[in-house]
Amino acid sequence: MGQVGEPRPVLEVTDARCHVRHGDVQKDIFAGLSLTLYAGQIVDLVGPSGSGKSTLMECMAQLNADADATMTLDGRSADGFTPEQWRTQVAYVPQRPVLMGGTVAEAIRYPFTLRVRRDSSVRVPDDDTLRRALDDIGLDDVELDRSPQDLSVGQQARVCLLRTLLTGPKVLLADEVDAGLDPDNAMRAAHLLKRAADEGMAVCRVRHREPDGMAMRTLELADGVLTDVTGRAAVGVAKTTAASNDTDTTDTTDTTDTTDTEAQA
Ligand SMILES: Nc1ncnc2c1ncn2[C@@H]1O[C@H](COP(=O)(O)OP(=O)(O)OP(=O)(O)O)[C@@H](O)[C@H]1O
Repeated sequence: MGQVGEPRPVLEVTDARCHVRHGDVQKDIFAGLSLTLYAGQIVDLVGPSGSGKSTLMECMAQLNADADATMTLDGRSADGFTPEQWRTQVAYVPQRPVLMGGTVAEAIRYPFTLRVRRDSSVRVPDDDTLRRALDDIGLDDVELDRSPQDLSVGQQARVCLLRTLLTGPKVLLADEVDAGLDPDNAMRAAHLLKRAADEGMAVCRVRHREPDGMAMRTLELADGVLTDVTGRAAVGVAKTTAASNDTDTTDTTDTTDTTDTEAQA
């Protein structure tokens, strides 16, 4: 599905905030952040280590007890979902994922066994589907009956990404899923996400690698401020930080392939 006409907002986040306590001291990781993720778009979230990128993703997936935000999904308030229901649609793939089950096939099918998915219209993938999906992502040497614990970290990361994609969420939050991969396999993972976006998923990636041309927008989180830096390096001039701290832009110009936002973060 290409981008025809106005992009459709899927996840709208306003006033995202996270406060943590270190002993007696309360610290704001971030506060008052706003962003919108659109159907069919990949957005990259970049920024210095420790700036709060993973925490912001956890906040969007309602996974962090110290974080909160006002959110809507396809126009419906998050208040109308249980956290479990929310996470079937706003899925987070963490940096260090865990694969449950005795075999790779069981690990990928595990989410389908959860009570919250019992009424889901998404079908449990059969062996042929799993085989094709694994081959697609460069895991043709990984047998379905292999123990997931025997896989390398990079292989586990790709299996986790696949597992989540097969559940068909509306929003996928991928936290450095290509961090442990060589360039070829990082590109395979990127293509997998691009295909999901082309089919209408809203994808947000935390990345520390060079831009790979897949993202339509790049947001930078630094010093508690979220800034749209799409195309910044491409034009050779750093944009000034948005005073409103609101990155809800609908700029669909695909310039990220030449943008090295990481170098400027
Ligand atoms: N539960 C917590 N208690 C205290 N501090 C926390 C907690 N969770 C996160 N932090 C702090 O919040 C900050 C942001 O962490 P986060 O992992 O979100 O950063 P990041 O931008 O994703 O970093 P990286 O790029 O290295 O993965 C860090 O300083 C971290 O130590």
